[in-house]
Amino acid sequence: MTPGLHGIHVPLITPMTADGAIDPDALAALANRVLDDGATGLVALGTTAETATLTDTERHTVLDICADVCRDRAATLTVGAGSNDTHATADALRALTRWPRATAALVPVPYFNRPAEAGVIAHFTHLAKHSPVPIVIYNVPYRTGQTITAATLRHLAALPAIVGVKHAVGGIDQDTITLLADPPADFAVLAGDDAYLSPLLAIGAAGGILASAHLRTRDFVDLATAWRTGDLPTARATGHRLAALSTALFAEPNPAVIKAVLHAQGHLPSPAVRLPLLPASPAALRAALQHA
Ligand SMILES: O=C(O)C1=N[C@H](C(=O)O)C[C@H](O)C1
Repeated sequence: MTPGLHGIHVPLITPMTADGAIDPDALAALANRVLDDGATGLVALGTTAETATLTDTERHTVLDICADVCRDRAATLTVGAGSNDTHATADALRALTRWPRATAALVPVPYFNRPAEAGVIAHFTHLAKHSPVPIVIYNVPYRTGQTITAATLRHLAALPAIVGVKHAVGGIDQDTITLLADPPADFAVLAGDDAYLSPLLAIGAAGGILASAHLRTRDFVDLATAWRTGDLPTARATGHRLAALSTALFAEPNPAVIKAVLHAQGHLPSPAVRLPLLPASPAALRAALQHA
């Protein structure tokens, strides 16, 4: 297994000032705080970072900050990269050589153009051949419009450059059970649906990439430890508590509620998000604060 691809990884939000600029100091503080609280690593430029709305310069700033913090803290750095264009994704992966600290790239299943599963296999096979960093597949059908089977994941897991999957299929379905019943060697299954973290850990996931873990980071870490060590009473109780938190945080499009809670708790100077996202409603913030 690629070192560091276990435990809790936090896909960092991009802090923004009230007038819409990114806030590098707040990002560095947040990155250090979640690592202080036991996270194994950071994910830079995930969906949660509102990456789609960042300029190239802003993306580089975010990466520089996360790479510096991960270097100083000896933490795992996973970098979101990729699109629904295979050759453009290969270029984006090659560009990561500028950040040698990157442990892995998080690459989505190609979205919107909905290739056949053979096309998904061809896409990742091409990337595996050309990427300078190991690849974690981001399997999130509700965002991509593309489901892939356990057989396809198993096929891709056999490629040495494909080291894991961020598994976010909206539940524990038959393919998830089939995959984890006989997990591929040297391949990390990481939970990517916050509310399903606990059941996925229970059936063998190595950890998770979870925006919710900006809050109660220590409890998320304790949850992963409890499942790993077989402390079932702690695992069940903590799992249910954190699932309630995640459900409240995802009541409106991510990361609006997380930013609002971090702001309310004094960890962010502003809860600002960029269009097309809208700020969290007062009701969603109130509900989330009850669990945070
Ligand atoms: O950015 C991420 O990585 C995550 N994004 C997901 C989403 O916004 O749907 C949620 C998950 O917690 C991690």
